[in-house]
Amino acid sequence: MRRVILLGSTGSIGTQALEVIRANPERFEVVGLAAGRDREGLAAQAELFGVDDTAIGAVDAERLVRSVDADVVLNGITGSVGLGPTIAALESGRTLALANKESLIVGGDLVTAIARPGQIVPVDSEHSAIAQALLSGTPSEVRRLVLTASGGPFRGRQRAALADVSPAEALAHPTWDMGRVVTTNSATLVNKGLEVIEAHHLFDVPYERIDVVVHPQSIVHSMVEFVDGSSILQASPPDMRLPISLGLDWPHRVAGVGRPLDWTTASTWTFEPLDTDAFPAVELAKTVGRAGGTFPAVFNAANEEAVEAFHDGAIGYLDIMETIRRVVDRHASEGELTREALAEAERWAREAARTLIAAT
Ligand SMILES: NC(=O)C1=CN([C@@H]2O[C@H](COP(=O)(O)OP(=O)(O)OC[C@H]3O[C@@H](n4cnc5c(N)ncnc54)[C@H](OP(=O)(O)O)[C@@H]3O)[C@@H](O)[C@H]2O)C=CC1
Ligand SMILES: CC(=O)[C@@H](O)[C@H](O)COP(=O)(O)O
Ligand SMILES: [Mn+2]
Repeated sequence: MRRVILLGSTGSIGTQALEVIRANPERFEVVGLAAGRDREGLAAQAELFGVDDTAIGAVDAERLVRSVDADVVLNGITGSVGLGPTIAALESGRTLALANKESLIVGGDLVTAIARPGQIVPVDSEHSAIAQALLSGTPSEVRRLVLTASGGPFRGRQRAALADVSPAEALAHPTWDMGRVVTTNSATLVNKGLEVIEAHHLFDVPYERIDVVVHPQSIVHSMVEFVDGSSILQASPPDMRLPISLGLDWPHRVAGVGRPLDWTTASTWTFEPLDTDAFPAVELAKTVGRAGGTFPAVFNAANEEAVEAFHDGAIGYLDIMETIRRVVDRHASEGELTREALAEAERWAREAARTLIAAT
C-alpha cells in the first residue's frame, strides 16, 4: 500500500490523481491533502477519502509534508509557490511525484542537489515518457531527448495574427484539459520552454541535446534517441492519469488506468518543426536555462505575472513574451544560488513585470 500526500488536490492533476487512487484502493491510500483556497472542495475530498490531515496554502502544505508519514508526495500545485513543498518532500525522504514543474525550474541545482537518485519521479507527460523510454538504455547511450509539443491552439499562425487573440481562445487547448496557467503556457509555448529546463534538470542532459518537435495529436509524449540511431518513444491517448499512476508507484504500472491506442482504425501522427518566429519561448527558455542561477526563476516569475495580466485584460497575448523578455534582459544574477537569492530574484522579477505591465 502506497501512502500518498496529494498537494494541489482540488486542481486538474489533483482530481485526476484522486480518480486513480479511488479506482485502486488496494494500492493507494491518501494520507494528506492540500489546496490553495478551495476550503470547501478540500473538506469534501477529506471526508470522501477519510483523510485527517489537510493544509491550505504552500506553507501549510510544507508543514503537512514534513509531519505526516507517507511514501510519496504528489506535488500538483501550480506555480513557483510549489518550491517549498518540493524541498520539504525531498528533505523528508519521500518519493516526489512531480507535476509542479515550476519548482524544479526555479529551484534548479538547489533542488537536484538534495534529491537522491530516483527520488523525483516526473508526472509531466513528456518527462514521464522520457523516463519510460530511458528504461531501454543506459545514460551514456542517450544521444538526445526530443520533447513533443502540441503546438497549442495557435499552431500554424504567423506572429502578426497573434496580436488580438483572446484569453478564451488561448484556453481552448486542442488536446489536453488542464488548469488555466499551464493551458495558457501551452498557447505561448512557454510550457515547452519550461519543460526543456525541466528535462535538463531531471535527466542531466545538456541543452544542445534537448529538442522540441510539434506533434499536434499529443499521442507520442516524447522520445529518447540513443547512440545507435534508435528512438524509443512512449505513446498513448492524451490522459494524465497514466503518468500520474506511474508517479505514484514508479516503475510499476496500474492496470486499466488509461485507454490503449486503437490500431484497428486508420490514423495519422504528424511531426513538424517549431515556428520559432511566432513562438520564441523555447529559445528564450534555453537561454535562461544555460545562464542558470536565478535566470530561470526570473523567466518563470515574469511569465506568471504576465499570464495573470493577460487574463485580467491588462495586456495582449504578444505582451506575455515581451514582458518576459524585457524582465530577463534587465536581470543580473549574482552570487550563490540560495533560497534567499531565489526569493529576492522572484520578488524583483514580479515587481519589474508589474511595472512593465502597468506601462503597457
Ligand atoms: N493539468 C495537467 O494536465 C498538467 C499539469 N501539469 C503541472 O501540474 C501543476 C498543476 O497544474 P493543474 O492541476 O493543471 O493546475 P490547477 O490550476 O488545475 O490546480 C492547481 C492546484 O494547486 C492549488 N494551489 C494553488 N496555489 C496554491 C498554494 N499557494 N498552496 C497550495 N496549493 C495551491 C490549487 O488549489 P485551489 O483549487 O484551492 O486554488 C489547485 O489544487 C502545474 O505545475 C502544471 O504545470 C503538468 C502536466 C499536465
Ligand atoms: C499534459 C502535459 O504534460 C502538458 O504539460 C502538455 O505538455 C501541454 O501540452 P503542450 O504544451 O504540448 O501544448
Ligand atoms: Mn507537459
